[in-house]
Amino acid sequence: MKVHVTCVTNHRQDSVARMAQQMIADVGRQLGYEVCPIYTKYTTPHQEPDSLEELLKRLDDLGKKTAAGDAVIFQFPTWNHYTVDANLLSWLKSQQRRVIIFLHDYVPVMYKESRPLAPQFIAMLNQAEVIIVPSVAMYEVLKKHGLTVKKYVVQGIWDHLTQKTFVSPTFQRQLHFLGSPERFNFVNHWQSALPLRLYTQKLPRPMCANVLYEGYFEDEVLLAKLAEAGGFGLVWHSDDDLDYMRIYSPYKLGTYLAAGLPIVARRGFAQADLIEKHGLGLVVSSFDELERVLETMTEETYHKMAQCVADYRPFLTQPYHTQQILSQAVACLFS
Ligand SMILES: O=c1ccn([C@@H]2O[C@H](COP(=O)(O)OP(=O)(O)O)[C@@H](O)[C@H]2O)c(=O)[nH]1
Repeated sequence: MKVHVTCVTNHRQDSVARMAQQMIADVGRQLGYEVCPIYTKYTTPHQEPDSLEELLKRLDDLGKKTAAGDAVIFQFPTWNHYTVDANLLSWLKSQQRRVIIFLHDYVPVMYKESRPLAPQFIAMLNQAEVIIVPSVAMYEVLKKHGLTVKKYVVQGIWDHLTQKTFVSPTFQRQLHFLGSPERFNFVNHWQSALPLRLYTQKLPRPMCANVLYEGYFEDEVLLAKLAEAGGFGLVWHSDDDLDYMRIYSPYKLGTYLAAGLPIVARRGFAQADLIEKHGLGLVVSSFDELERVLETMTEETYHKMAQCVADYRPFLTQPYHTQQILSQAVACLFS
């Protein structure tokens, strides 16, 4: 039995799905897995599905790479039209591949307009023997939506692999935010007196006072910039997006920690316990509360947090955690 791991191709350079899938594929390769590229047009779930011809070509690729009895870790979603994923997964199942789904995002909770698609997404996930989920809370939501897969592995935090090391960050009463205001729209209503340094492709319109647009940087430059600037890495969701915040694992959490920055997260966030348990930053309910906490915070308190981040950092800048998740999921096939 061989193990394969799928990986999207053709995504834009700044696609976080591409970065995350590539990282998983690279770690899979280190474990001796074969990487199985999946061509994608980088559509949203609501755009037109592929033609039959395009779909058959993808099935042909999968068919040539994998054989009956092989395990296929399918990184999901591929961000093709969802019917492409549905067809690929049912084909894999019908051809006796042993399917493990690595769930990165659950579209029916991520996007309000996709809520009615829950039955279709659950039907796809039910093709798996094992599912890798970002959190136990996500597994519980999936079960409520009809998931019947019993074997699951919890990912928790995303690794952010890097060889770079940085000097300890300085205490600054400022926040860094990685992400698009279109997706995280609290940025468009920023009223806090705290400076929010924003890293994204498009200049936000309108630009609120205290939002400082930094631009978009490739990974190593970004990590160095964050480390040099000091302050905190922000994980935040708008009030209408809290359901997703409670269950998913944001890629940015690993990015901030890899840069050595302590975190500010909104209470209720899926990884809040981890932040509190390891002293990696602050978990607060509002920006007012944050302002009050920062007003009286001493350099010493900040440096203690930064030291906790430095102690935790090797766990996610090296591939052990991802190796463990992947190996555990494969082992589950035989448990
Ligand atoms: O200038 C930038 C801004 C963002 N990012 C990447 O984009 C991720 C955040 O992406 P997104 O907000 O889509 O995802 P989430 O963190 O919610 O999973 C970060 O972790 C970075 O890896 C980057 O490489 N350069």
